[in-house]
Amino acid sequence: MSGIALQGVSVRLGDTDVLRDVTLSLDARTIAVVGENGSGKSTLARLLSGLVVASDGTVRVLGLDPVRQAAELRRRVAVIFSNPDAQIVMPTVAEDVAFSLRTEKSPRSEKNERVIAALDRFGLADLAARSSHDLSGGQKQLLALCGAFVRRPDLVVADEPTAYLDARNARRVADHLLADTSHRLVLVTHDLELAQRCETAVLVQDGTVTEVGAPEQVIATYEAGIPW
Ligand SMILES: Nc1ncnc2c1ncn2[C@@H]1O[C@H](COP(=O)(O)OP(=O)(O)OP(=O)(O)O)[C@@H](O)[C@H]1O
Repeated sequence: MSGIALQGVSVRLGDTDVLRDVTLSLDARTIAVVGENGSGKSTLARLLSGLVVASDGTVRVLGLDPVRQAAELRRRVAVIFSNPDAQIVMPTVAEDVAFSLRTEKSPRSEKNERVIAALDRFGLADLAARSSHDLSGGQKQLLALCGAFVRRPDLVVADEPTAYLDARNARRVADHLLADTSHRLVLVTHDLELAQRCETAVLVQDGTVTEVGAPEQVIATYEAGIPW
């Protein structure tokens, strides 16, 4: 399965080139994206998820063209954002996870089994009947992960998924994302310790990718450029 290939990609939003001339070929299973505020990391994550479209260049994610094969991309790529409230759509925890399977054609009994297994895996089984909006922030983010993983994605794009979480929940979310070898991961993060746990890192500076490589090397370059 091929990973991510960008050739001369720019993304123009309004009258700004938010990403400029990005060329990347990534085949690692876990990829951290680091860089300063406003450098373009979230835009890169949204590009890979098909949520923004390149104004120039060629994009392939898992070998797919995000524009011409948008439905297939949506089926195979799950997206997780930092704000768990924005990701909850259904009134109860179990219904919210089941909602992620609404477009799948498998039998209802199989879907129910998958929902139960996913709730169990993320420690949410006891909360299945609870109002999803009454969960704590950490529980909500685990619910968002549960909804993403129940679909068995080939790629998870996570944009600062631990930003609002306390240390324990941040660790739980990170462990789930990194430990599951059934999918690839693109992880946008300001947590450089977490970035170190990925196989490869990408440095985004001022709208373009300036370095790709081993996380310790990329982070060293990033930190050397910060005027502390
Ligand atoms: N819809 C938009 N229209 C115009 N400019 C935008 C739009 N969305 C983002 N930008 C600009 O693009 C730049 C990159 O934004 P982006 O959110 O990708 O950065 P980031 O690296 O994820 O930042 P942070 O670390 O603060 O989340 C910023 O200057 C932002 O203001």
